[in-house]
Parts: sequence; structure tokens; C-alpha cells
Amino acid sequence: MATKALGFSVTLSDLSKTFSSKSPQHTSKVRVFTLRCSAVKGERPWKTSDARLILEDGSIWKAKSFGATGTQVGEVVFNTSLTGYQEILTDPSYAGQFVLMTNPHIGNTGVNFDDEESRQCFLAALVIRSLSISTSNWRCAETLGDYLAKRNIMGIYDVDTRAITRRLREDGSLIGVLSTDNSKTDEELLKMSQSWDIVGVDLISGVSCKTPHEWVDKTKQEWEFNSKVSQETFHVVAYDFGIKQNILRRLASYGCKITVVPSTWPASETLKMKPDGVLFSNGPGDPSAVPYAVETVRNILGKVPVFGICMGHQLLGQALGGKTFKMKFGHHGGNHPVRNLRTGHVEISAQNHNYAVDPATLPEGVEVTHINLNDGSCAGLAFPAQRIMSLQYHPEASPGPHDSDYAFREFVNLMKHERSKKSEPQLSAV
Ligand SMILES: NC(=O)CC[C@H](N)C(=O)O
Repeated sequence: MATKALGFSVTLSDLSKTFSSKSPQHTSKVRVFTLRCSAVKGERPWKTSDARLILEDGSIWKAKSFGATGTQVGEVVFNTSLTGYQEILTDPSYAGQFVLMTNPHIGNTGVNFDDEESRQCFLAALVIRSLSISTSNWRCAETLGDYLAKRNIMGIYDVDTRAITRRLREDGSLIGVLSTDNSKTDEELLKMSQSWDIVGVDLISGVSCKTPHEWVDKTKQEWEFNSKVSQETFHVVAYDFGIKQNILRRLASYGCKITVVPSTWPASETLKMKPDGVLFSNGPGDPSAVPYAVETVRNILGKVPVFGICMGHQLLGQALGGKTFKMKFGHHGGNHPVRNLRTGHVEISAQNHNYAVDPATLPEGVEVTHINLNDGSCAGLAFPAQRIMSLQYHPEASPGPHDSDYAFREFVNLMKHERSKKSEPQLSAV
């Protein structure tokens, strides 16, 4: 097998010869090593800029394209995760957004079958500094470029991601247009970016499943890290506002049987199923643009224990009477410190949101349980009287640290407590 990615040809047997002079271990490593060319053969490194990213502030960024070609508009957000680009690409909460990775080196492990967080890539585009010219991982099934091209997702590389990140941090989130189409002028693309908006748009309906279904976990057992799986099972109805599969995996790991329902599934139908608890998932876009979902949440509150994650937390906040607001550039990454105000513990969390609940708008009795230590924003809520808990961030991580996994145990404990209350003998009225 030969690769010409760098304009020279090298075969695995050549590599094998090189290393075999060092030690037998080196030789065997080389033999299982898979080297794939991640760009079209012969294109690199001579490929010249063939794409433009035009931001609504008028700045123009020349870049090289990979994945799909065309013209795409989206809101640019930067993600500070060092690993897990495949989980990020398949997180439905990124619908309508260009994800810019601050980690400069992307694509080196390719993509595999196990790391999908949903059935498809919903993000608008991927923006990276450097696209790895080779992929090497024992699970790799495909290169990142081929994967994006098949899913019709545009990507660009060789663009100054640090400079764009600084701009977003200073000026706040910006809409961008990405194009490989030379027939479009810069002015046309700029106009397009300035006339598109993500605020006030219902993006949930485009990513949610269409029919209710039981969750069947196909993940290999080797990835399970919870050794104390509950013997008791709980039936959870999970609202799919753009649900990440690891939320379902973690619930299942704590002993839940899950029915996933679409975002428009009526509260009355959910309550008819007599679930032990209801989960409101993460999801894309503006939480104030989906009043039907807030109404559904409102009709369930107080009737069974509920857990809201990210969009689910924002919907819960509104159903309780609170308001959400758009943050300057949001939180996207696997390194956000959060303080649990009940225990005082600090957890490093995975986050992905542009909106937040304003705690000042919440009614009495609602407790802020967690705060983001970078900016003091509300990161978790509870309303014990109504068996409500919610987190603005991602306890399921994927990608990210597992510090907050205990939240699934707390939800199960809420359901356990509710079940034990129901089975207590009722005192007859005197
Ligand atoms: N991950 C999510 O659920 C994101 C929620 C919402 N779309 C936001 O950006 O704040």
C-alpha cells in the first residue's frame, strides 16, 4: 500500500524495514498500523484556498475545503474540547451552527461506528486549523473528509481559528457564510450572512424523531464504567428535542427502560404511559422559540419526577415562569468548571449552549443548585417540592469528563423515592 499525501511515496513494507532494525515490537506495531490519506490524492499540500468564510462583521477568511462543497450559512461557535470531534459532529444541538474547533489538529483518528451521538450530523459546517493528513486508530472506519462528504457537511481547514475565536470572544457570536462557489461575490455572501438569523427559530422540529420508540442500546459493554448498575428498573419517557445517545446510555446504565418520544408528543399521552420519570433532552436553537415544548413541560411538572438537560433545563426554567437570554458567545467544550452549591464540590463539565436561564426571573422555591465558575451563570436548578432537577450542561459528557455522571443517579433516586412513597400504606381519613 502506498500513500502520496506528501508528494512522496512510502509503502508499509518500507516502514516495516525502517523500524525492524530497532526492535521486534516496533516491527509488529508497524504491521497493524493503518495509514489513510485524508485528502484527495495528489491534492495536498499544493491545494490552494478554494473556500471563503465571510462573517457578518465583514471579515473574509480564505480557507481550503474538505467534506461537501456549496454555500452554507450558520452561526459560528468555538468548541474548546481537545478530543471527541465525532461526538461533537453528531450532537444535534449544533444544528444551524458552524463548529470551530480550537484544538488545531483534527481528523487524526478518523471516524468509527461507536462514537455517533445521533443518527446524523446536524451541524451546518466544521471549521478547523489543520486537517490531519493521515488517520490512525484501531477503531477507524473512515476518514473525516469522506465522512463529511457523504453526509453533505462542509468543512474548511487552514484558517486562523485562533483569530476567529478571539473575535467571537470580543464581539460575541457571529453569523457566517461558507462558500466554495466562485460565482458568488463577497458582497453577496456578506449580505446573506447579515440577513440570516438563528434567534427565534424552532430548530428542534428538524432534529427530533418522528415516532415514539423504545431505546435499544447497541453500545458494546466494554464502554460501561458504572459498576453498580441498579437492580430495580424505572420507566423513563425521554423527550427527543435533539437527544444525544449517551444520555440514553447513561440512563440505561442506571437501570432505566426508556421510551423516546418526539418533541410534539402530548403531555397527556406521556402521563398515560405512567412513567416513573420524564427526561427533557438537549436540543438546538433558541429555547424561547418553542412555546409548544414549554407548554408540554408545564403540563408534566409536579406529576412525576423530571430531569432537564441543557435545552430541557431551559424549557423547565420557562415552564416554571422564568426567562432565558442569549449569552455573548456561549459555552462549548469539555473543560467548564461548575460548582455544585449543595455539596461545594467543583466538577469539570462538558457544555454546549448559547442561552441560559436568568435565575432572577424564577419564582420562589426554585433553587439554583449549580453555577458555572467561569462567568457565574446558572448551571443547574431544582424544585424539590415538585421533584424537578435540571442541568444546563451535559452530565452524559460524550465528549468530556465524567465528573457529573452522579446526576443520573440522583434522578433515579428521585424516582425511587417516589415509588417508595406510593407503596407506603395510605392512612384512611378520620
Ligand atoms: N445543548 C443544548 O441543549 C443547547 C440548548 C440551546 N440550544 C442553547 O444553545 O443554549
